Amino acid sequence: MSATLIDGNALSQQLRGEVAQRAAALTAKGVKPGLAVILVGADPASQVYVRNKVKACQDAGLHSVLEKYEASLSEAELLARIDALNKDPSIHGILVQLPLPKHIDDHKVIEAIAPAKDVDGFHIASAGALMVGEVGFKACTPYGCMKMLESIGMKDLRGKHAVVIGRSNIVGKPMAMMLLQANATVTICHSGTADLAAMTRQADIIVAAVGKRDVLRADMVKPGAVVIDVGMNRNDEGKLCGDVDFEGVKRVASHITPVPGGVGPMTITMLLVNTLESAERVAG
Ligand SMILES: Nc1nc2c(c(=O)[nH]1)N[C@@H](CN(C=O)c1ccc(C(=O)N[C@@H](CCC(=O)O)C(=O)O)cc1)CN2
Repeated sequence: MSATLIDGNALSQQLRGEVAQRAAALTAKGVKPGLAVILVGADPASQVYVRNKVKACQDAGLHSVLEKYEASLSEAELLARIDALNKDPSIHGILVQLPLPKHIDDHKVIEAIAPAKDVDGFHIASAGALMVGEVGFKACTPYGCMKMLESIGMKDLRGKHAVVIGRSNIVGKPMAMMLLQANATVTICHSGTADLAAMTRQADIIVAAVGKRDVLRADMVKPGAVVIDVGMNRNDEGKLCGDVDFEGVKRVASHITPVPGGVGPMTITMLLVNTLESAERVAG
């Protein structure tokens, strides 16, 4: 038996269509949702991601501005740009592409974004809102994972055990919080976990978000579990792959997300959703 694929491209297409309809309705009322994307430096992967974000905005009828700066941009100059965008009424979302050059403190930069425009959901205010279940922006990658679970009928996760592998501030921790809010019983595993396989074998849902190939293999998965792969790595042939041994795990899991074509496109889709919702909040 082989697991059913959760297709991030197909789900994105559907959700982006819904965003486009809502954006058109809002634009007709005089508020065109606007996203500012800031790229500092010339990291090739980041260049692709920001291009894709701007294109996705255009396709969905959102206004977007791409600001590209040399890697030598100072932290003070970047903070000044964010301050100006915070005050710009045509911009409802501000995104600073990560990673930033080493001389810039990304924590300081994220905290400079007005929480009302923090469509990446990385600000402490957004993380805090998620923690206590208040209105705020959800980090796009885990938000996309939740939508993928929803797409296979897993919205209320009462009685389910979810294991998240990875504890980053932008994926692992918010992922665990979103699963908890959907009523799952949640375990977070990380480099200090004594027996990862013992944990994952108990899971109904496994989210792998470490950034290391083959972190999850078939013998670590309970038959019928749902596996979400957030990883983005290159194999020995230079081919894109996730954190999961896809060929092995797909024989055991009931559902699995591919890389590419899984969580990646959903990250961009949820950015559009957050930007639209930011504009809708402004319009009232
Ligand atoms: N400010 C942010 N920076 C970063 C984020 C983020 O959410 N906000 N996440 C990642 C990169 N990222 C978005 O920015 C991202 C990564 C991958 C994809 C994607 O669609 N991947 C494709 C494959 C693309 C390829 O061929 O290289 C896929 O999985 O199908 C989208 C967004 C770090 N920085």
